[in-house]
Amino acid sequence: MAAMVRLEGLRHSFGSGVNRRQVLQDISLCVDPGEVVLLTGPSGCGKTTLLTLIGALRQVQEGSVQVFGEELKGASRADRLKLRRRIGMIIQGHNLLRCLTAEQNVQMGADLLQGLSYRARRDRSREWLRVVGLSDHLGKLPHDLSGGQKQRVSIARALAARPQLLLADEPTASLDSRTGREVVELLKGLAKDQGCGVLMVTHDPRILDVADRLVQMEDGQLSNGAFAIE
Ligand SMILES: Nc1ncnc2c1ncn2[C@@H]1O[C@H](COP(=O)(O)OP(=O)(O)OP(=O)(O)O)[C@@H](O)[C@H]1O
Repeated sequence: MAAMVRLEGLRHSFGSGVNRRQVLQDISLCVDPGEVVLLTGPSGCGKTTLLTLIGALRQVQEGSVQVFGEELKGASRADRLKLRRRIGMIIQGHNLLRCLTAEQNVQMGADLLQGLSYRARRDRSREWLRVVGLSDHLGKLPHDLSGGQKQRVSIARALAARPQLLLADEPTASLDSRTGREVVELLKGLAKDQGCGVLMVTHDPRILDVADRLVQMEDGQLSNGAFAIE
């Protein structure tokens, strides 16, 4: 089975000259189709940087990042854009468009699907908003939603695009424990039913049991403590 994500000898730094700081050092990691991998580690150790590199949001500086078998190092902007259409990202700060309603934000995800009518894409958006418990908030702007509700809109938007790979940065951060549990069960279902690979950064000890594999990061390195959940 080909890995969805394959990282080898990945390094990344920010800044230049005396201000240059290496934040990822020699990272190697695979995520298989249908696998849920949880990435934990102290604040500032490089988890978000790693997710954004896999999500083709940053240029790879050193080492290899393969997603769906395609090498991202040296990939053109157009190729990275094409790849991003197959990747769902739930990022911190929600990244919702402020002038669009919850429904319209989710529809942006559904719009990435080819061959669906407007009505089918709208129904799909509404269905995902229902799944995340926001049926009563379709017409609200992000400004009128709580942090947890915005998080759920962002999750619905990522899932509406039927991603083959899902990268989630602290998806349960602003959710109560019940909603947080529902959301991770949803992501796990996506992995198991659709063979989607899921890589999730989390500090939330309540959700560690959904992982097929836990990976720990410290100071830009994956520790040998990466282990499989029985
Ligand atoms: N654009 C940037 N320019 C300079 N330094 C950056 C940039 N982005 C991140 N960093 C630094 O890189 C290091 C790793 O940051 P990153 O956000 O990847 O960590 P993290 O493990 O996700 O942290 P947290 O759990 O707090 O979100 C931090 O020291 C951060 O300050």
